[in-house]
Amino acid sequence: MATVGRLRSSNSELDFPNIEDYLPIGSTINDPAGELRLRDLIDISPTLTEAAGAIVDDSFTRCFKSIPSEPWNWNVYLFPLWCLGVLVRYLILFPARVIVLTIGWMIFLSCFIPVHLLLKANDALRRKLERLLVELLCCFFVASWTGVVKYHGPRPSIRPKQVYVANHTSMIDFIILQQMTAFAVIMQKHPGWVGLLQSTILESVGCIWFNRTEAKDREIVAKKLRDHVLGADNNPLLIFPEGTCVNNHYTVMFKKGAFELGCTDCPVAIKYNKIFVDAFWNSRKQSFTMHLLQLMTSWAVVCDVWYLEPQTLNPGETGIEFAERVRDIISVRAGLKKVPWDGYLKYSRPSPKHRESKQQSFAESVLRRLEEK
Ligand SMILES: CCCCCCCCCCCCCCCC(=O)SCCNC(=O)CCNC(=O)[C@H](O)C(C)(C)COP(=O)(O)OP(=O)(O)OC[C@H]1O[C@@H](n2cnc3c(N)ncnc32)[C@H](O)[C@@H]1OP(=O)(O)O
Ligand SMILES: O=P(O)(O)OC[C@H](O)CO
Repeated sequence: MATVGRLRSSNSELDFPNIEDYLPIGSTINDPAGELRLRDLIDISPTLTEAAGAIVDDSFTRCFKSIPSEPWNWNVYLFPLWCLGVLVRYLILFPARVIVLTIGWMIFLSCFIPVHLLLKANDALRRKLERLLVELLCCFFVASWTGVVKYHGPRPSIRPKQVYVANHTSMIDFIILQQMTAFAVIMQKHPGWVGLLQSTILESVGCIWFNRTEAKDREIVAKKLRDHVLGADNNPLLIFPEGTCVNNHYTVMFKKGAFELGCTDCPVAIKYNKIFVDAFWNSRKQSFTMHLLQLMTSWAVVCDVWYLEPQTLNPGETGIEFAERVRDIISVRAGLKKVPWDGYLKYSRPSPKHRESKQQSFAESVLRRLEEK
């Protein structure tokens, strides 16, 4: 058996040994087979298996794919019925819904602007009225897609040191929850009309927006969260700890931020029924405006919302374990499959930490085999 050569002095600029440094003196990695050589010891099959697994069963990508429903208009009498439905949805329902939404905006703006400008001296009353107006506007939005929302469990109330956490499928989750309670929501900043609403109306109900790909922004948000939960009169905080929209078949990793605030976490499970339309917002394929138009031209948006039993950190439990326990509760209630991925990976290359841990485990397996031989 070939003896493993003593580690030669490192030749890399970074002072890490190269694989060649483990070879017997005078041999190279390309030496022909015969005697047992280093390359015989490097079994890459686990790595290959993992790579092939990622291609065959990529559970990360599957979380963010719209899953089309079965077509039902495939025969001679169903097809005309479907055509009739298209005409009704686009020519009757859609214009009626545009009118409803326009009326909603008119009522909202004609009340919100005076309340915001004229009640500066009476902060408590102004905040209360603004809260009610935002809830009202959200009711108009829900009506504009004929939302059929069933709420289960006790309605959220304003209590200090409480955080609501929900699974996330579309920005309409925000509207559906907001029509019952004006939450202060942690949100990604958007461009266009959504961004304008975020920095005006939504900021006035305590919503906190940031850019999730900026570490500095995340740091500031983490501090704002801690301050917010201490304020007794602040609107209840709502966080979508997945940090991105998932297709309502899976839940991805819950970021620990919401679970390290020393608060009670109130889980909210949201499950959409895809009978008329898929409510998943695939932001890579569609703008939010197009998403809303799609909902407004469907028959209805049907969904269930469960306000579940509040949870507190168990003795000895870490933030990550707490996050995982709450994710379990939500996933079970909404019938969603848990996958371990970090949703932010949608927007970034794998972190150096993740890459290095993979390199480390591969290097360790090689060294283990070298020592066994
Ligand atoms: C008026 C009506 C009009 C209506 C009509 C218009 C609609 C108007 C639009 C509204 C819009 C609403 C929709 C809002 C919905 C969003 O916008 S969702 C997107 C934004 N929200 C979020 O991202 C919330 C989730 N994120 C968090 O909770 C983050 O923790 C915070 C709070 C941002 C803080 O971030 P942070 O300080 O970086 O800390 P954290 O993320 O916990 O991570 C630290 C480290 O721990 C690791 N880590 C975290 N958790 C875990 C874990 N569980 N296991 C292992 N490692 C972990 C992280 O990976 C990270 O590692 P490194 O990357 O440093 O290596
Ligand atoms: O699905 P994403 O990652 O584009 O996230 C959408 C919003 O920013 C969160 O609601």
